[in-house]
Amino acid sequence: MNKADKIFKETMIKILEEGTKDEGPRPYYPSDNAPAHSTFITHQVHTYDISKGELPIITLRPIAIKNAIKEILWIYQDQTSSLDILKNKYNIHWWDEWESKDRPGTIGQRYGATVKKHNLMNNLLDEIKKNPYGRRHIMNLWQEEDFKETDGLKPCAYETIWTVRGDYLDMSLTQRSSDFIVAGHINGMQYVALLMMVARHCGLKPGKFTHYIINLHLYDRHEDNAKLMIERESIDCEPKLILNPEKTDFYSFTIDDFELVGYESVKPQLKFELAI
Ligand SMILES: Nc1nc(=O)c2c([nH]1)NC[C@@H]1CN(c3ccc(C(=O)N[C@@H](CCC(=O)O)C(=O)O)cc3)CN21
Ligand SMILES: O=c1ccn([C@H]2C[C@H](O)[C@@H](COP(=O)(O)O)O2)c(=O)[nH]1
Repeated sequence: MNKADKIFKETMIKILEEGTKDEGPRPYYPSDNAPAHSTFITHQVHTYDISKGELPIITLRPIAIKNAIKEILWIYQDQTSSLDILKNKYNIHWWDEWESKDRPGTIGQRYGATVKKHNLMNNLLDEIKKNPYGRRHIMNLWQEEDFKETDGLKPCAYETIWTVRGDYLDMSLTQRSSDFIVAGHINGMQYVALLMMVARHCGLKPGKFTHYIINLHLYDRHEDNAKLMIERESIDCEPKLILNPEKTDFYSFTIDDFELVGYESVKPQLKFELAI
């Protein structure tokens, strides 16, 4: 069984058997305004060695890889939180429910807007090139002053730490909150794509990717899908994410420079009512 499928099944079993149920949750289900309760486990660590062909992608249902990577380009290349750009340039609609009231047409002073305001991406690229063995290569979207500027969902995947190890670039992602069955592998794969782009820009190879998840949860209306996915048989395949070898500049990569080959997934796709 592929590593991600094994981790996924073990994680879901752990939640169902030993998870803690929350009380008074913030999110709700839009269909009937009922509170969206979840069961969670804490401090989960998943490491994938990208240089050995490991990837955080499951075969137990299709994962929207292209949209996942487009979202990361929106945040770190476009450096904007504009929903119009997300929709018109990338045809992604999954952030629409989180439009800011203070700054309509955006998700507020968050994510890409934070990257731009603090020049996080350029600083990171410059610092890795200038001082590869520095131990301070951190990109942090958790900026309290930005939270005061506007309303908006606070970033979930909020911090990356980058380490050069010989020819390799390792990266860890800290995520405070993960709707793992919906977005766990969208988040994992999009940050692997970011690692590949940064590594290429800096003349390095992608090494290890570690995903630290502080609160990993399963919403109550997704429990049947979780049980179904535990029962599904994993497909034996070796997916590879390929980045166009001819490009090196971080800002030159587009979605067409990524190709996922050898990926197969169990159908049919499952539907999830999203907790807003
Ligand atoms: N409850 C919740 N879960 C999330 O994953 C999430 C939020 N809220 N709020 C903000 C963003 C929006 N994200 C989302 C929202 C929807 C999908 C989604 O609908 N995924 C579908 C299909 C995607 C597609 O085909 O493009 C899926 O099956 O994974 C994914 C990520 C991630 N984030
Ligand atoms: O990239 C993302 C963005 C959001 N999520 C999920 C995690 C939670 O279920 C909600 C956010 O709710 P909070 O109450 O702010 O934790 O969105 C995700 O998994 N990945």
